[in-house]
Amino acid sequence: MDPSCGSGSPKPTNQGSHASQSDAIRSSGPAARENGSPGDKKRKVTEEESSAAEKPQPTGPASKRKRLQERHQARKRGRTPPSVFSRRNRSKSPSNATPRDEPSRRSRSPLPPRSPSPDPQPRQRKRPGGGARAGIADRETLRRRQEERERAEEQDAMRSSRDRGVSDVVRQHYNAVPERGREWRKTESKIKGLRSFNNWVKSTLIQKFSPDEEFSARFNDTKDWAEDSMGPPPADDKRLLVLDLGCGKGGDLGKWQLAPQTVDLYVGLDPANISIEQARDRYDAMRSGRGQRGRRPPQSIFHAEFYPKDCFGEWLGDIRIIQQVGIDPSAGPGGSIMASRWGGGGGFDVVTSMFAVHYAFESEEKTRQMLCNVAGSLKKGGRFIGVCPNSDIISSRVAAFHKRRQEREAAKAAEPEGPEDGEVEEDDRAQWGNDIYRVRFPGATPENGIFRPPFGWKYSYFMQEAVEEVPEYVVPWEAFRALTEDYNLELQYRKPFLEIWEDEKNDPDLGPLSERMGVRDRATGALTMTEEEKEAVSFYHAFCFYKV
Ligand SMILES: C[S@@+](CC[C@H](N)C(=O)[O-])C[C@H]1O[C@@H](n2cnc3c(N)ncnc32)[C@H](O)[C@@H]1O
Repeated sequence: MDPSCGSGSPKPTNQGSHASQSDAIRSSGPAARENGSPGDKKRKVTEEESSAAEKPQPTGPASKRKRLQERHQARKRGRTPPSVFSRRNRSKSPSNATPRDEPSRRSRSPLPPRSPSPDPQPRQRKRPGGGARAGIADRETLRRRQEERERAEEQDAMRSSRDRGVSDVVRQHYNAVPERGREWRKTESKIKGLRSFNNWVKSTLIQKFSPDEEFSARFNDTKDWAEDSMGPPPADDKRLLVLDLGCGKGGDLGKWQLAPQTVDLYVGLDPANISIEQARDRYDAMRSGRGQRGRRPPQSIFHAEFYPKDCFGEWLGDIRIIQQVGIDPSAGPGGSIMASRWGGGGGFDVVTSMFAVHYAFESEEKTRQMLCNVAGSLKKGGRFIGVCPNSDIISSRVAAFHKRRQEREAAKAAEPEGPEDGEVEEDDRAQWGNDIYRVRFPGATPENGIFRPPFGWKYSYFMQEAVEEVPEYVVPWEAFRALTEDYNLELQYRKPFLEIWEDEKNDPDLGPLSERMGVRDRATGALTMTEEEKEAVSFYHAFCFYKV
């Protein structure tokens, strides 16, 4: 774990009840408990993995406006300063200095920044022929070097992952999950309704929260941009730089290809090295059009890089592409006020972590490392989006479990003869679920369902076809939210999965998308999930934080 990260004294917080929650977090040491004790771009949306079987429908400005207004309702933010990496660097910073002149604590690459795009604009050739050949040779050399670099970095990352003791069980589990292919997932899977629904929720988050403020302002009739006399946003697209923590097998690549604001760079990290290889293969297939059922490859696809990495146990600043985009090691408590005033150092527009942040809650140290990586890599105004288990559900299930147990015990104590010989004591470890999913705490849990201190509350999670008894950790929501404040991350949105459905199912874009993805029956309009699948998805919620 990087010592620079999350160090220093915590900033004071003035959040009322949250302050006490923050205090609770800070006073807790790392969990030492075992076993569960403590330009009017048309918006394109389509089904899973951007297979884009059907052309997206033209979108109505009213729905875009609704979504984008929701994003920006909380407050008006300052303009996002440029990253060191993207085209927007050419604009002036708020100080009117070029980014180069700004005081910056960003880690720098020893080499000059390069474009994330694999095919930079060709230079004007003096003579046709020779220059072209030289260009091809140069590209070939560049490509070879890039591959060598990626291999070396991958080996480094794998070595350090091993050395630092990543949760091997989790890594091995995800490495072992077979990649069965899209067709199987859509037809054979017993949980295809649930799979489609989860994918729709992730697409919805990407559609709602990935665009930046300028892009969103184009669909927003408040014309915020007019107030600072900068004029309307330029017609040319500013493209997004996206970092995915726990990208798995690359299942969200297609969703990013269809993000409303075009993606320029996608960096996918995950400690499961086999998953990373599969993600890379998937990206190559998307680029070449392989496995796209006879469809042509997309005319342009973002540049993507994938590395094995424990994103919650390690600092991300040693990955070259992340250095190049920009990552600020001072993010977090005690971080530089100047760095935060000038934009907070990072260069990514969006950090995403889908179904993964619960692995960070093994300890306070890992949770802080995760937040340091997130906040350090985001630029000011950047978005942190994700989905994870909802602690409200876990708390109420655990509290209900203890209530039932106490009632049983009271009834037994009231029996005149006491328990009969051979009567087995009931298991006092909280668990629940159904045929397709199960949550099981291996140790004691708090009777009131409140998890304090908030780290290290291990449970095992099983999901048919997907997750076999993997250890996960409760993410006590209020503690998480309080902690994010130390990292200048402000909560913008949080919703349980089934509420997202209720809110968005009639959206003119997201509604039809749900039909194309097989989430809603076209004839009846009902969800295609069984009651058991619905119960399983209600375990999760989605969130979006802004870097301020
Ligand atoms: C349920 S999968 C989700 C994969 C992908 N985000 C998706 O939504 O399809 C959880 C992922 O979290 C990853 N993960 C576990 N521990 C992690 C860590 N310390 N850093 C980053 N990713 C981690 C796992 O390897 C796995 O790929």
